[in-house]
Parts: sequence; C-alpha cells; structure tokens
Amino acid sequence: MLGDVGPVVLVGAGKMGMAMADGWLDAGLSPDRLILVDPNPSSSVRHKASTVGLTIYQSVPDKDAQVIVLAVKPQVADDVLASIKPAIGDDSVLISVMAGISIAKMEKLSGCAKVIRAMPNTPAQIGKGITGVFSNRAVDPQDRMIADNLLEASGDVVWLNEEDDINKVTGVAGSGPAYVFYMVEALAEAAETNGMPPEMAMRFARQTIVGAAGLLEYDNQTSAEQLRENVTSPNGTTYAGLQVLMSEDGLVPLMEKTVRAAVERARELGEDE
Ligand SMILES: NC(=O)C1=CN([C@@H]2O[C@H](COP(=O)(O)OP(=O)(O)OC[C@H]3O[C@@H](n4cnc5c(N)ncnc54)[C@H](OP(=O)(O)O)[C@@H]3O)[C@@H](O)[C@H]2O)C=CC1
Ligand SMILES: O=C(O)[C@@H]1CCC=N1
Repeated sequence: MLGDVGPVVLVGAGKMGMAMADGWLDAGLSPDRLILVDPNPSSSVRHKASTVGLTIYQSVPDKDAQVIVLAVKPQVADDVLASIKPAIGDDSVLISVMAGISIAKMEKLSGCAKVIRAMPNTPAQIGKGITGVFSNRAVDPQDRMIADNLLEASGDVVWLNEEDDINKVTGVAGSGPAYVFYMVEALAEAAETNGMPPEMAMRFARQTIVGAAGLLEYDNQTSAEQLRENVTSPNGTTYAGLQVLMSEDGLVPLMEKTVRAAVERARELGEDE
C-alpha cells in the first residue's frame, strides 16, 4: 500500500513517531524510503532500526523529502522547524503530530508551504488508532492522498473543518488512551480495596477492559449504550454499580472536566508561540 510513497523523513523516534513508523513498515513502506531522524535514539529504537534495516540520522539530510513528519515534543518545535529547512522543496509536505503548534507557526519557521496537522493516538502501533487531520490551502488532493495513505496505516482518518478541531481531537482521542489505561488502574485499585490480591486485581481489571474494547470492535453495529444494557440485569449488581457511576457527580461531569482540561492545554501550547 505504501510501496510508492517516500522518501518520508520522520523527525522524532519517540513513542508516537515509532508507533506510526511501525504502522508504515507493516503497510509496505520500504525501510530505505524512511529516514528516521533522532539525535539520541533509545536502545529499543536502535535495536528496532537494525532489525528492520532502518538508518537513523542525527539531523535532517540535505535532500528534498516528499513528506516530513514531525513527532517531537512541542517544546522543541522552534529548533526542529528551523532544522528541517534543508529537506524542504517546493512540493514537500510537512505533517506535524505536535499538540498545539499551529500551521501558521510551522509555515513561518520551516518555510514549508504545504502543512498538515494530524493528531493520532498510540493504538496506531497496532493499526487501531484514529487520527484527526487538518491542512492549509496549499495542500492539494494529491498531497491529501499521500497523507491519507500514511495516516491510514495507523487506523481511521478523519479530516477536520477547522484548525481548532485538532485541539478537540487531542483532548478526546490523542490523550484518550491514557484515560482508558487509568481506568484499568482505578478498577484494579477498587478491586484491591474490595479484598482482591493485587496481582489478581490487575489481571481481572486489565482483561475486563480488553474484553469490553474487543466487544466494541467485534459488535460494531451495536451501540455502546446497548452493550452496557446487555450487562445490566434489572436491579442486579451492574445496576447498583452504575447508580454511582451515572449519578449527577459521576463519570460524565468528571469526563467533561478531564477533556476540557486537555483541550485547553492543547490551546495553551499553541499560545506559547
Ligand atoms: N504520545 C502520544 O500518545 C501522542 C503524542 N503526540 C505528539 O507527538 C509528539 C511526540 O510525543 P511522544 O512521542 O509522546 O514524545 P517522545 O518524547 O516519546 O518522542 C519525541 C522524540 O523526539 C526526540 N527529539 C528531541 N529533539 C529532537 C530533534 N531535535 N530532532 C529529532 N528528534 C528529537 C526525543 O529524543 P529525547 O528523548 O532524547 O529528547 C524523542 O525520542 C508530541 O508533540 C505530542 O504532542 C500526538 C498524539 C499522541
Ligand atoms: O500528552 C500530550 O501532550 C500528547 C498529545 C496527545 C497525547 N499525548
């Protein structure tokens, strides 16, 4: 699927960058068309690179890239945007997954005309991510197709209407896997409080979330609400538990506060410009 794409320059071989790189390699991107740039890669990244035949570069090569993907922390955006100039030609497309950093800033500091913001999430690593995407006007249908090909290797892709939608996607789906992992931790803690030994508590909590997520995928025509109701016997145990979780000060207001904090932080990261 990605046989014709590249060269792709990926700047930042961290958690998100490598999650996407795994997806691209699985989707057929040839390792010699993926240029991985990271001045200080971890030992696991070095191991992965040597296993699949990827070269890791200290800095961006002085050669026009078809696509440059930025997967570095927003805090180093200024330096990194300036450093990628040697790889930018007239037709290069810049795709950034950095939270907060605006298209205007990327155009200005990198000199790249075609800029796309994408917000993926770490399930990209197993092709089960979802990515929100927004581009500037210079990005043409051919560029969008290349971006689609790359991003679809991570899972679903949704093109957005406004740049601020990226901040909303960040708070819901970019950060979202962490909320679910924390739910596992909280469920395990609650199991322990109710008398389960720690190892057993984590085993039951983790597999419960794995199983529930699996059902959402397997039974994808059935709403989450219906799946919940399928568990809930009249006046049974689930009903008793949900009375707490669905109360006025239960999960909904907590989730609203959680997502609002993340969305606002994404907007703030953009304001530090
Ligand atoms: N993690 C996630 O779930 C998601 C993250 N994102 C976005 O992805 C970006 C990366 O996040 P994440 O992967 O978690 O962070 P990581 O810290 O895991 O990855 C960033 C990588 O970039 C490296 N790096 C630092 N400076 C440079 C440089 N000048 N050139 C090349 N590489 C450099 C870092 O090296 P070192 O560690 O040595 O500094 C690190 O390996 C962020 O902007 C974040 O907003 C978006 C969606 C989800
Ligand atoms: O926490 C962060 O800022 C990044 C963006 C979305 C997920 N991780």
